[in-house]
Amino acid sequence: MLSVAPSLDSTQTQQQQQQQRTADPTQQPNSSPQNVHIFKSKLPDIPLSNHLPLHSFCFQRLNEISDRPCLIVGSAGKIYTYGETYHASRRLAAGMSAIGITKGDVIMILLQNSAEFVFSFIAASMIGAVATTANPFYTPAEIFKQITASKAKLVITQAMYVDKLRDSDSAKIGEDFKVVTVDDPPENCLHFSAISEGNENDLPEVEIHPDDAVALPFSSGTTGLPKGVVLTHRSLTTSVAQQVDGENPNLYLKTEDVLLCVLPLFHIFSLNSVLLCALRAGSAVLLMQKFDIGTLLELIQRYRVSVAMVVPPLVLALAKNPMVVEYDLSSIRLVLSGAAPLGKELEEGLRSRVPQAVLGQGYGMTEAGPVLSMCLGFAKQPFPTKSGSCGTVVRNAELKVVDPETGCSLGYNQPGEICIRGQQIMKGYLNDDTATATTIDVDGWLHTGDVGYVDDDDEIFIVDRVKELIKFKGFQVPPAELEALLVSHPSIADAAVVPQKDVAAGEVPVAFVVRSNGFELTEESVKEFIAKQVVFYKRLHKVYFVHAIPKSPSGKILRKDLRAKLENTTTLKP
Ligand SMILES: CC(C)(COP(=O)(O)OP(=O)(O)OC[C@H]1O[C@@H](n2cnc3c(N)ncnc32)[C@H](O)[C@@H]1OP(=O)(O)O)[C@@H](O)C(=O)NCCC(=O)NCCSC(=O)/C=C/c1ccc(O)cc1
Repeated sequence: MLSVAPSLDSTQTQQQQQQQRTADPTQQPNSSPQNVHIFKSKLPDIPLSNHLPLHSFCFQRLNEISDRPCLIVGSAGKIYTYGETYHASRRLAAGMSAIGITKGDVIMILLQNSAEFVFSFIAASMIGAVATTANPFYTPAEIFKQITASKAKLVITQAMYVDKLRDSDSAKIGEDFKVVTVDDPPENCLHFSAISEGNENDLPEVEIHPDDAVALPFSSGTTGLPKGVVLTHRSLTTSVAQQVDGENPNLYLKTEDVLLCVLPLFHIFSLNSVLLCALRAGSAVLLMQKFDIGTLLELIQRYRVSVAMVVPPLVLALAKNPMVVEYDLSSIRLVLSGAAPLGKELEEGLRSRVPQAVLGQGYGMTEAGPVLSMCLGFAKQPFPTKSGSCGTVVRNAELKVVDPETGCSLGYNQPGEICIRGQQIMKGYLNDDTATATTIDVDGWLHTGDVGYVDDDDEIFIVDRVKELIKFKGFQVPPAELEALLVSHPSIADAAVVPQKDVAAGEVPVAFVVRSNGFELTEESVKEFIAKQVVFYKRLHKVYFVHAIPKSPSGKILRKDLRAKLENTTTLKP
């Protein structure tokens, strides 16, 4: 394998990496360019302002919109204008710099949706630092894996999560990283005000290259354990421009729009398609810390939310919950569902609740920057679209569909693995050459592990998955992580984890377990063993005891066989 994975101090350009990949004669493309069927957007390519650092790109129209609402903190009723958001971020950037954060350093944002989350992310960009975002519900072990891999020097969090940051030999508060809390700081931690009141005049001048990293979300990709996904200023400015820029933007957002931000900003869907797109377009963002249907409906009505980015479990709540009819949802003009497939029945259910709104899907993957395709019904001059499609490939990008066995490029209506190429995709996995080279091929195509086809109207339909990943309510559950924990149990000889379909969550993880000779082991004890070590959405929902895990001659778990067993679960006894 070639060494193409970036480290954070790398200043390599994508072009240089590309040259490195193609320099290896063993890494030849599968099909010659003339045989490749490339799908493009129906919208023309546009000039991209992707030479700008992310924060400059997002606040490019600041002078025009300085007094417009930017962040609405739902729980507190507090509103920050664009001017206030920009200057709060600059003061914070100066404060971060004053405590020693410099260009290329990583800060971890371990927060739920809040104004402080937004200020921290933008401030990091302003000083050329990199934000790695994490779910505050992670267990200490999960958080430390990310702190250690990213070498985070600062963690911004809430006091209630600080205990999770105390017990590790790999990194220690005060020695390896500092902790700032947005509320009363426990021992050894600083209060947010210690860095949020910096002097803007002291903000260091940093030269930011478009190929410098700015965000470092973690994702398991198509296989294996979670890895740092290096997203650069160029990746994110390109991705946002592909969505909201141009005379006929694919996702038309107006300054009067209010975007619902209930999906967690620590995942790239909300961070990119809600926050960054809204900032670029000058729209307002309604921040909600936690999903609760009553509060959600009340806030939509109060702030006249016009654009809602959702995942299928939220569509389920909006379509089915009886409380919905008691609220005025007439302000909603657009609903974008993503992160997991949206069934037709659910879509119809939602349509009856918000008949005035355009409903459609987007398709994203953290590594792809993240948006691959988006419903063209959201465009300023919309196109007709079909239910069940996850949109058309975004502009300024190329999409192809390949036969997973042969790698040959396929034409219209032929299902195969979806691949994407463009300046928006990740630079690579942090310090992981092998994983990078198996995900981004020698021609710069990112292989998604999703199987789908493009129909005659250029709409994309996802039909299956060749990757291992399980998606619980749109959250990633990497089977390899649970399998590693299972086999660490003294009474377990072997194990495999696969998805099982579930009405509410889409999919839930279930395990096939081989007991070690002679050991007693119950389903409950296995579930409990895992539950203690992982965040809530990675918990096992079922354990099936078997004599052996089906494997290929090379030792790969035959997941398809296990998934097939689950299709008739009545024959399986836990
Ligand atoms: C809002 C959801 C849909 C439902 O939340 P929930 O009802 O609270 O259910 P959970 O299962 O998440 O929470 C479980 C428990 O945690 C609790 N909880 C929960 N948040 C709290 C709290 N802030 N405080 C305290 N307790 C709490 C919650 O109450 C609950 O407790 P309990 O009732 O006792 O089980 C939540 O699952 C959710 O945010 N899912 C989406 C995850 C997500 O953003 N994934 C994106 C990955 S990236 C990607 O795929 C990109 C795609 C993409 C596609 C298109 C694009 O354009 C761009 C990108």
